[in-house]
Amino acid sequence: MEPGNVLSGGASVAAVLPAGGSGERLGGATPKQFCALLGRPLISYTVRALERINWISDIVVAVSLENIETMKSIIEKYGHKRITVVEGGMTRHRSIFNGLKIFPESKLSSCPLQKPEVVIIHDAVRPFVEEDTLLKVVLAAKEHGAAGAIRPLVSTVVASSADGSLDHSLERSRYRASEMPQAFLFDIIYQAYHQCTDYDLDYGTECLHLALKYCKTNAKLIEGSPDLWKVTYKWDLYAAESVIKDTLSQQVCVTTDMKEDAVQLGFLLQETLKNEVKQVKGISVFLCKNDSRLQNIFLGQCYNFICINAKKSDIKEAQQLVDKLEKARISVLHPVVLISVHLNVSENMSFSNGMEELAWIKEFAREVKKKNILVYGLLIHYNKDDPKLQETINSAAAIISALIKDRNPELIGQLLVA
Ligand SMILES: Nc1ccn([C@@H]2O[C@H](COP(=O)(O)OP(=O)(O)OP(=O)(O)O)[C@@H](O)[C@H]2O)c(=O)n1
Ligand SMILES: O=C(CO)[C@H](O)[C@H](O)COP(=O)(O)O
Repeated sequence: MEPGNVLSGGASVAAVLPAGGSGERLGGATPKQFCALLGRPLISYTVRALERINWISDIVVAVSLENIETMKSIIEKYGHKRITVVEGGMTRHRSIFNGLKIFPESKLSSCPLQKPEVVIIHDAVRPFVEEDTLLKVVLAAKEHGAAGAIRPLVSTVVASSADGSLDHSLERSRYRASEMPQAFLFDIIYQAYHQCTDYDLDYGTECLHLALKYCKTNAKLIEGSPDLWKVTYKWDLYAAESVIKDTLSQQVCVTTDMKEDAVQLGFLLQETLKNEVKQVKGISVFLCKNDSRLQNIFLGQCYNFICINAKKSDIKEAQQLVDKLEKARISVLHPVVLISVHLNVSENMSFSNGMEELAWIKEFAREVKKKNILVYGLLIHYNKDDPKLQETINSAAAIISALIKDRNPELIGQLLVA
């Protein structure tokens, strides 16, 4: 979407992400913005949330001096675009101010960045911000000079007296928690930061307050969604990882080889999976054909693939899918789950024989793990006349659903039996 389409008059918009903190409340040696969620640093998720919006022209990230190289390697590894890294400050306000100062005041400057009309300020540790919220705060900032997301208070705010006893409490329904993102006309917040005191810069926690105090700008407050919360404590990291896993497990693509049994099983599995996983998008494709359909599935952000093979010893289908996933660069940002389903059609074959034929899965899984693709094997006893067939399919669907929801890298290469 072009800026002009969403913002009347085509306002230019840039973003500053303060990421220079040390994460004391979370504890641990790594600042929380660099902690891994499914193997990828938290800050990369936040950067991606803004970078995918094409009406945001530049994203400035303020990190402490010792983390500048780390940040640059994250940008390189995950292919982030339109990012400028600057040195953060001793406090959040000082980091934000450093980020704002990178935009040149004069158009004649040789700096490749252009001073934007509106600047978004968003904490690097709030990874789930949506385009809709960003647009609302930007439009409100354009109209009112400043705007910020708010949320209802979870707990009542109280003030204590010097001896630690209750002095007074606030009426909870009248107050809101100030969250991020916030947006400002650039000149307003820039002026506010220039005019504010060292005390503000060292102890202040609220950018909207600076705009009010120094530029007489009453910010417009916008109701935000619950997922705007700030990762602060250790359990917030677990919660954030769960949110990501939940999002990634929404869609499944079922691929089959051309054999009749595989196609029939594919259909049954798709139907049953719809009961197991919220919003399963069951799509059956033959890997050797329908390339454009598969491309659309990749574009639709599908991160789970079930590859059904009639033959047990056949690696071809799974390898073909891995090649296509790699070509489409699907697994750069998120681990992809690939479940290689094999049909056991013979009543007489012994269990150990079946296992031997499938020994390749372990080796294959180890190899493609390097590409951030998690391969698991699933053996399904398939006889279309078996009265217990639906029971077997239910069990297969439950295993598939557990694998894609958990995305456990330790279980790759294991062969499960439905
Ligand atoms: N000197 C600082 C301090 C904080 N921040 C950033 O401001 C955001 C919100 O701050 P907070 O959650 O308080 O982060 P920390 O200061 O790292 O956490 P803590 O207060 O627990 O130490 C974070 O993205 C943090 O990296 C910053 O850019 N520069
Ligand atoms: O919510 C916010 C905006 O008002 C800030 O994220 C918050 O104030 C940051 O403060 P701190 O660094 O002290 O956690």
